[in-house]
Formats: sequence, structure tokens, C-alpha cells
Amino acid sequence: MKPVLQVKELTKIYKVDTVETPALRGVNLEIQPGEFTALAGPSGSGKSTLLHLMGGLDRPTAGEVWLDGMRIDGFSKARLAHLRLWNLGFVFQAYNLIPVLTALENAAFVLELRGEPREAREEKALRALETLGMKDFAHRRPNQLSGGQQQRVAVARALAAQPKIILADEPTANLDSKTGLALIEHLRTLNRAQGITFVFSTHDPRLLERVDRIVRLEDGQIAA
Ligand SMILES: Nc1ncnc2c1ncn2[C@@H]1O[C@H](COP(=O)(O)OP(=O)(O)OP(=O)(O)O)[C@@H](O)[C@H]1O
Repeated sequence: MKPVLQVKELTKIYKVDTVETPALRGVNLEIQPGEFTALAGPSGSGKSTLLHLMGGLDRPTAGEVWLDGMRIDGFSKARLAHLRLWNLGFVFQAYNLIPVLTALENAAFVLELRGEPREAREEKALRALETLGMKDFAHRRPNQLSGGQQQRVAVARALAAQPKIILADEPTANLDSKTGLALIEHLRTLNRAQGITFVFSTHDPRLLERVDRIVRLEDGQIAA
């Protein structure tokens, strides 16, 4: 099968003033369609950096990123933004829910950016909320929801847009382990039922027991 996502000799060196931090050192990774992959590894090993580069949120220092047979690492900012909007779903801490919008409006947000008419986007958003058991909370704002419920709305937002791939950076961070496990089970079900490819990072060893494939990073490299 052709990988849906692939990185080749991926290198990222962050520069702050004159200090250089190598975050990724020549990573090679292939993600096949429908895979459910966890990125594991200690803090600072490069998990978030890898997710950012795979999602076209940042550019590598060297190496290649391929999405669906397209090499995207040299794309312009505008082209990357377009690509993200139409092809990828993100569940990242930094892209959390918009506080003034309801769960429904948050879940419909990506579709609004795509210019879908209100009725169509609300229907899709509501269906995604329902899938995650959040239909009854559709009209609440984030501050009226628990942390776990907010994470589920963030997943619903990614899901409503029906992307092929969802990238999630510690989707269960800040959740107690029971809620975290329940969320991962949800993602797993969506993965199986809808064939969505998931790549997510986690620190939680209990979550790692639930996935097919674990990619371990150590000091910016894939551990043997
Ligand atoms: N924007 C940045 N500027 C400078 N250095 C950075 C930046 N982002 C990450 N780094 C550094 O790059 C390395 C890898 O960081 P990264 O966030 O990818 O690790 P991580 O495995 O996701 O860690 P954690 O599990 O703690 O989130 C670390 O040394 C980090 O300090």
C-alpha cells in the first residue's frame, strides 16, 4: 500500500538567538492508510515537532514530508493552510476550543472556514458531537464543560470535517486516566469504523497498551 503520510530523513533544528536545538535528527517514518499509531518517548524527544512537521504547521530544516503522494515541505504558507484546511484534522493543545463559541459552533468551525452553508455544517457538527456522546452538550460553551468533554468537542471538530488523517498532540493530557482511556477507545472506534488514519503522541503507558503500533522517539531519532 502507498503510505498516506511519509517523512524522509526529517531534520529540525530550532534556532533561538545563537542557540541551536536539534529536535529531529533524520527521522524516517511511513504511515499507512487506516493506521492507528502512537508516538511515544520522553519529554523533549521530538514528538510534537514531528506532528507539527507532518501536519504542515512548520517547515523542516532538512528532509522531506509527503502527504498523499505530494511533497509538501516546500509548499508556501498559503498552500499549506489550504492543505491543512481540506486534508487534515488537528487535536492540538495550542488549537483549543474558542471560548465564545458553543460546542456546536466549535465543532462546525472548520466547515465554516471552508465556506459551507450553516445548515450543512451544523448537521455535520451535530453528527460528530453525537458520535462522541456530546450531542446533549451542543449548546454549552467550553467553560461549561469538563476537561474530558472539551477534548471530545475538539475531536468532534476534527471529525466533522471528515479528514483522512487526524493528528493529535497528547489528546489525553489533563484528563484522568479513565477519561483518557475512554477517549482513546472512541478514537479507536472511529479509526475502525471510518478508516481515519490517526497519529497521536502520548506519555501514558496505559494508552500505549491499546494501540497497534508504537513509534518511539529518543533524542530526535526513532529508537530501535
Ligand atoms: N519553538 C521552539 N523553539 C526552540 N526549541 C524548541 C521549540 N519547540 C521545541 N523545542 C525543543 O525541541 C526539542 C523537542 O521538543 P518537542 O516539543 O518536539 O518534544 P516532545 O517529545 O513533544 O516533548 P513533550 O513530551 O514534553 O511535549 C526540545 O528540546 C525542545 O526544547
